[in-house]
Amino acid sequence: SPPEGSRYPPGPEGKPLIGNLQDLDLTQALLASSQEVADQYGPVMRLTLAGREHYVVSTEKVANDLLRERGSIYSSRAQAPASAQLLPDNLRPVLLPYNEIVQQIVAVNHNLERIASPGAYLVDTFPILMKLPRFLAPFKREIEELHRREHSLFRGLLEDVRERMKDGTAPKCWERDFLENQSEFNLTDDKGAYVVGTMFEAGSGTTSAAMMSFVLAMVLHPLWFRKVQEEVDSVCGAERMPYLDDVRQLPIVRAVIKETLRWRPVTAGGLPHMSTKDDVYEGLFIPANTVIHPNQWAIHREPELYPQPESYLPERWLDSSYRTTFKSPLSVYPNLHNYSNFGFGRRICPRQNIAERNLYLLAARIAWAANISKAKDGEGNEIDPPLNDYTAGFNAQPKWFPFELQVRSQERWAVIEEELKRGAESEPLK
Ligand code: HEM
Repeated sequence: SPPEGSRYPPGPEGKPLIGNLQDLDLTQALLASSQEVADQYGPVMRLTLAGREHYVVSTEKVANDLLRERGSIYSSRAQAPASAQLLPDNLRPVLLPYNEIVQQIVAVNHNLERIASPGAYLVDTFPILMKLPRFLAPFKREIEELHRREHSLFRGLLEDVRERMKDGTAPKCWERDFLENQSEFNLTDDKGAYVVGTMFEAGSGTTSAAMMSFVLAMVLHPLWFRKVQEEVDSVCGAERMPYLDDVRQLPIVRAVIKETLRWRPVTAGGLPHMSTKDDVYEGLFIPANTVIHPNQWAIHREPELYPQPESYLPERWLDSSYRTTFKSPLSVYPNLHNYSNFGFGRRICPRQNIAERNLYLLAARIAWAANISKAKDGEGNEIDPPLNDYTAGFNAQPKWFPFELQVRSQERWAVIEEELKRGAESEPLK
């Protein structure tokens, strides 16, 4: 119980045994309810789920104060049996507690990935179910089969590069880097295969979710898409595609991406950290082993930081009248550094630079190559895509919606084909 002078944060009353299981929309990862949660309970809300403390943090300040400033005790991960133990057989780095192994892994490449949706398996809420024998626990058989598949995928990739290293055809890549320095990293083949293999899980789902939200934003805000096109055209012309070197000169592209991530954060319910020691923060008691959910949906809607939070306003990053968000010079800002979108403290996304560059380049190239607009129905009426019909799970992305995508000219099409050919022939990391 709380030490003298401290108290538990407020939260909804739970039920015996299951606690607040019914209050937390597990599959939606708080997406739908997060703002109401913040309004009703303030910056820290307490839930208990089957005996475990879960605190939902809804302001950037509290998230940074705890997860970054007190990172020494808020950098672990809850060990959900289904997703952390059964599926990866304790090999998946993103789910490991903060300890030596994680530090070794961070040394290899800082890669990792997203985990399965919270609550997808009852055993994650009631770990006691792990004690059931296999024949009574269909979830064990199901997840073990998934583990076999992902293990053989990741090991297959590693072995493929190992073989190609023998005849000197392995390209420069993370697998090769791992194999060349394996003894230094002190990781087994399996661990190395997971470190590298999970990298593309972490990078692909998140990036594609962000890009789908970008397309949605551009369909809904055609004026901004036109501004992006004008900016890209003024820098690159019609003869060549945008490259990374152009990004400095593309503040509108950067602002549109940053606002997309603010408006529709990819990890809307946040990737939870777990505390490892009792703590008191501003009079609130936070026992060891509390799971802290940074509620990014709410964090990105704090009206003091983001006036008119529901509106899609890239100008808040470009116009000096937006005092809480604008920064100059525009050759550097806006950018995605120190942005809560990528998490907090020691577990912050270690590859945010890759993510950032990918997103700018993808947005600039889509705008350079194509026109995006609302789709039309059989009678020629424009179809409005839903504003907020998003998938469940950690990576929030819009569900399928119709839109038009048309190449801007034959000249640009020819450049795309040329780039495609060059890309297929060249080494990706050169
Ligand atoms: C739009 C793109 C991306 C977003 C929004 C994103 C977001 C995040 C977030 C919120 C976390 C959790 C941070 C925390 O616990 O505080 C995270 C962790 C991680 N991300 Fe990213 N990420 C993106 C792209 C990538 C890419 C491209 C890679 C790799 C190539 C990557 C690799 C990782 C890894 C390895 C972790 C786990 C770090 C750890 O647990 O210590 N991410 N990311």
